[in-house]
Amino acid sequence: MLRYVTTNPGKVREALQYLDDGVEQLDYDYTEVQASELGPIAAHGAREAYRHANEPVLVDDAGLFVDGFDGFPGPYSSYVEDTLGVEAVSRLVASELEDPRRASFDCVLAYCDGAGFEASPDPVDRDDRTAAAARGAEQGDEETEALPVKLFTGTVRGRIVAPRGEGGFGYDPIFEHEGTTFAEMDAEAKNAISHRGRALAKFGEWFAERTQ
Ligand SMILES: O=c1nc[nH]c2c1ncn2[C@H]1C[C@H](O)[C@@H](COP(=O)(O)OP(=O)(O)OP(=O)(O)O)O1
Repeated sequence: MLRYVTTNPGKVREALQYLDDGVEQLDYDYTEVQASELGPIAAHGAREAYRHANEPVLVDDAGLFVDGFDGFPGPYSSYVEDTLGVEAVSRLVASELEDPRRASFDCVLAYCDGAGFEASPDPVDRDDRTAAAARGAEQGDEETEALPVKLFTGTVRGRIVAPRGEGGFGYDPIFEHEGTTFAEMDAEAKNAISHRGRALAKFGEWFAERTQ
């Protein structure tokens, strides 16, 4: 049984469209190491979640990266959603940046099942200091650190706008792609173009071959 590791029901709804049978949510809050990119966070999370579950796991780490803010809130998107809130992010972007207020949604899926496969190279953080901190967090368990992890990434470009739409979750109401916000799309339309949908499609292809 593959476990989709997240505490976020919005992510699960989208993932289940791709990974129907034999997937169940594992509501496990893995340690999010501090890093300026999603890769190291997801890889660390997948190793930790696999150790916890003892079953194949898929960790989903995602974030909103605003071009004009040098990628903020990025890996801190969840924290910023909980503290500032998405409407305040939209207002902040509108007051500080000229139109078009370009941004990306990025998603990194990290798969770990404890077995050997051609793993992705360990993700390196641009900022050595935070990479060192990430390594530090893993220290003391070399076996966990050595577990192979496979990464799948997806990204989508868009613009930050005033909130529109009722669907989706998180930053969906303020992220517009080709004239429509993610919150104005149904899950299927969003999956067809979203960061998560693209990463899930890549994972699904690889996983189907692996389990044939
Ligand atoms: O498609 C999306 N549509 C809207 N917002 C999104 C999306 N994808 C990620 N996001 C936001 C939600 C959260 O503020 C942050 C992810 O944070 P992230 O740490 O990956 O997930 P989380 O804390 O919600 O749950 P968990 O870590 O248990 O999977 O970016």
